[in-house]
Amino acid sequence: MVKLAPSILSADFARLLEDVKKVEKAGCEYLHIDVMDGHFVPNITLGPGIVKSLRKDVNMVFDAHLMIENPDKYIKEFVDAGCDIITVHVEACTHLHRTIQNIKSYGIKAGVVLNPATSLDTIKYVLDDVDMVLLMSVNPGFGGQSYIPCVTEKIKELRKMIDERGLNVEIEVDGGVKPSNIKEVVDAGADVCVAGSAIFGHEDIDEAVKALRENAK
Ligand SMILES: O=C(CO)[C@@H](O)[C@H](O)COP(=O)(O)O
Ligand SMILES: [Co+2]
Repeated sequence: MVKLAPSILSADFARLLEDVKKVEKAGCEYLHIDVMDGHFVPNITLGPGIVKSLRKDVNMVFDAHLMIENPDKYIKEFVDAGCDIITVHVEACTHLHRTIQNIKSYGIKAGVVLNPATSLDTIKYVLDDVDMVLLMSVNPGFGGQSYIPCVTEKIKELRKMIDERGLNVEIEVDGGVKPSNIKEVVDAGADVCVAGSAIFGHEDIDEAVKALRENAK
């Protein structure tokens, strides 16, 4: 069964814990935490302080998606805040292998993220070292954008690369995932689907999660 990772970018920040408790109660496995610095992407969101506060009351897997320049500078802070998985953009890392080792040195899971236009060739030599590959299906920076259709083929290619090497690497897909396209994403090979507006954009979060789960089958 596909894992769901609600993106808190689309939650009500004034009622953040309340919203997060709703997705936890609805059975969502990961909490997707979009960290933006206003440099790597044209938007600013949240830092480790908020993650640390949520950690006290939430038992989901904390999946931090760092959309920041120079991520090495902040990895320890996000680890100390309680993240279970940290993913970094290949486009933001000059020494990608070193950054992956840095994350793993804290005993948590490490992942790499690829923008829609970034080739899978860029992760050929680090695939054996990561726990997750996050494929962006929108250009990063904002929630509520439309899924870019050519990413489906990219998911299939990545699934093939992982299976051919016999690796235990999760594929996460992020951006524009809705009940109308989640089956296409899962059938292509995704293990984890991020959903921001498709979950937090709804009055009834239980119903929104149910719709994603039912349409994924
Ligand atoms: O990382 C990002 C955007 O940069 C995502 O995690 C979005 O926040 C997902 O939101 P939806 O596209 O599902 O509304
Ligand atoms: Co994200």
